Amino acid sequence: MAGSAPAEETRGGGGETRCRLYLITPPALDPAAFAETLARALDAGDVAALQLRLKDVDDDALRRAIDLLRPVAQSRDVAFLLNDRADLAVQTGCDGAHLGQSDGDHARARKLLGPDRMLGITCHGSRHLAMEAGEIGADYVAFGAFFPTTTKNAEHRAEPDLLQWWTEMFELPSVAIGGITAANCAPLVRAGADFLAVVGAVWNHPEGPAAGVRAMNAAIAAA
Ligand SMILES: Cc1ncc(COP(=O)(O)OP(=O)(O)O)c(N)n1
Ligand SMILES: Cc1ncsc1CCOP(=O)(O)O
Ligand SMILES: [Mg+2]
Repeated sequence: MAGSAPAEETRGGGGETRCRLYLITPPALDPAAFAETLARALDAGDVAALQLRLKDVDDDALRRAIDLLRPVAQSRDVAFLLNDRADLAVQTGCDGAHLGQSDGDHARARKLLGPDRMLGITCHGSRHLAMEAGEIGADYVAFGAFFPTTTKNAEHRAEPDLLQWWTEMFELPSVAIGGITAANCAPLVRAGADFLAVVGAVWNHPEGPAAGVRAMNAAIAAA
């Protein structure tokens, strides 16, 4: 997702889709300490994007986290997206924003972000929401949760055949999210997911985040 053309970047020479890892930060972090952890994780293998996802923090704390973490990602050609806040993403030089269905007016966010910043939209398990997201100019649609997760109280579920349908119907990249691990991701890769978004599989990996990135990339390659 580094750069501005995720669709082209994920297409291999033979028209095959190359699935890539999309990391989301842990729900709570100390930005200065986490910058080191993040650098080691991003240096461990291919990561297309990092989403900063911090809930219940004020704008000053968010800005501080962005200032410390954005350069770590961007200096490695990893797109840096902000959860929930298109306005702050623009003000702070993020590469884009990820918005859910309750995170404001998507068309307005699209305008605010302009053509050079990415907009990702949560579509749960819904074809209809995904087509709406495509119509307002989203850069990717996110489907999930595919598996049980303890990271978020995920009220919606999605099945791999949704990814397959989407991939066959549309060029717009899809992101799969929710409880994804190296052990369970193969059906999502085979169904055509362009990106796998993960939290726990990397940050809670028993051998540490770098091992988590390596394990996810190995599983994607083997799928
Ligand atoms: C890549 C990606 N997909 C889905 C989500 C979930 O977004 P949302 O529904 O707005 O829920 P919160 O993340 O805000 O709790 C996501 N963040 N990233
Ligand atoms: C943010 C979000 N949206 C749907 S599931 C989820 C959490 C993903 O985290 P994990 O990869 O640990 O299940
Ligand atoms: Mg949200």
